[in-house]
Amino acid sequence: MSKSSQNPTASLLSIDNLSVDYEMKAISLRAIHDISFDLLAGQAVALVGESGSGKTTTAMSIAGLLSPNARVNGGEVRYRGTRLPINDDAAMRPYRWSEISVVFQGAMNALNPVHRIIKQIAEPCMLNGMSRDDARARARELLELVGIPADRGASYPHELSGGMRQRVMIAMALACSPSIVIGDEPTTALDVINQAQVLKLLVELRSKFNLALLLITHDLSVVAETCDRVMIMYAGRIVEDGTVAEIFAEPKHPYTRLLIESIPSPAKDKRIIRPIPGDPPTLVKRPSGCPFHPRCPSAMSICMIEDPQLERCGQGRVACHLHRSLRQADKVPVHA
Ligand SMILES: Nc1ncnc2c1ncn2[C@@H]1O[C@H](COP(=O)(O)OP(=O)(O)OP(=O)(O)O)[C@@H](O)[C@H]1O
Repeated sequence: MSKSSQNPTASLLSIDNLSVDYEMKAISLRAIHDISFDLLAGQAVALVGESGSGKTTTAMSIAGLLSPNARVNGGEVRYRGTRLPINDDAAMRPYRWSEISVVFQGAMNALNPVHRIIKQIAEPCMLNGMSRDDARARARELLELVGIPADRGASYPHELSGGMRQRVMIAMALACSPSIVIGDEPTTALDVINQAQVLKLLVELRSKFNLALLLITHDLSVVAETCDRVMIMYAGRIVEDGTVAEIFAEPKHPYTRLLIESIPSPAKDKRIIRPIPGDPPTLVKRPSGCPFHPRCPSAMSICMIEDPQLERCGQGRVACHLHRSLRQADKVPVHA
């Protein structure tokens, strides 16, 4: 769906019909297809879906951090109306850290084990023109901001707990005062208590600095406390998009409904927690028609033939034949 129907003037980031392929030896595999959405200033949007649905590819496209074998095969990303050179690492540098930054999952892999954390937090500031002393002062300030005493800056990553390391990643992401922070599963590697604390920190920092947050997660349960809007991805496409309230109260796509039903909670009767049957498709073997149809409890014959378009619906969008036919049935007069 073209985003011309949305309000581009209010948008900080516009992703328009973005498609990305991964080049393999003999073939090219489409990882995301025709992705379109806007991120508004200060808004928190979640990208949710099972492993392999294309969340990270979408996010890394925006940050210009795609793997060397990735190819943008259509569409564009605009930041404050300017088309981002997402295929050109050097040309993306003025935007990365100072406008758009990323909190990666698994801080232990993302941090350099042989450098003290103060140096690592100061580095993006220096890359953006700060003197060494100013950058170190800023790094100390950022450590305090994320709840780590500034004198722990002398520590090496392995001397910090997992939760503290993830806070260091957040401090790095905020170093150059970006407008957009992308969190790629920022709490996945943490235990439940640290997960909750790091999410709370992200929520606080978001409102303090009016950050736009793009939160990637496979876990819908973290979304309710953190985000305004949710986009559900399946097999490289957005299949449903709506406000958090709308999606939880009245999911329209059967996949969204099943994702919600599969969230465990202490209050929930275990008998109604149902894992989604089957597996998501691989890039090599994508089913015909709607890629969710082999797992969909409501699949109809058209679902096996035709891939449904993402269409506007209420305040959101949905790509589902069932939903479309229900809406059409609604339009038929009872006594026709
Ligand atoms: N560099 C690459 N080369 C080839 N295929 C890739 C590459 N990176 C990702 N893929 C494939 O692209 C698809 C989308 O991957 P992506 O990481 O974007 O999904 P995801 O939803 O973020 O999954 P996860 O939650 O597991 O990180 C997957 O099938 C993945 O195997």
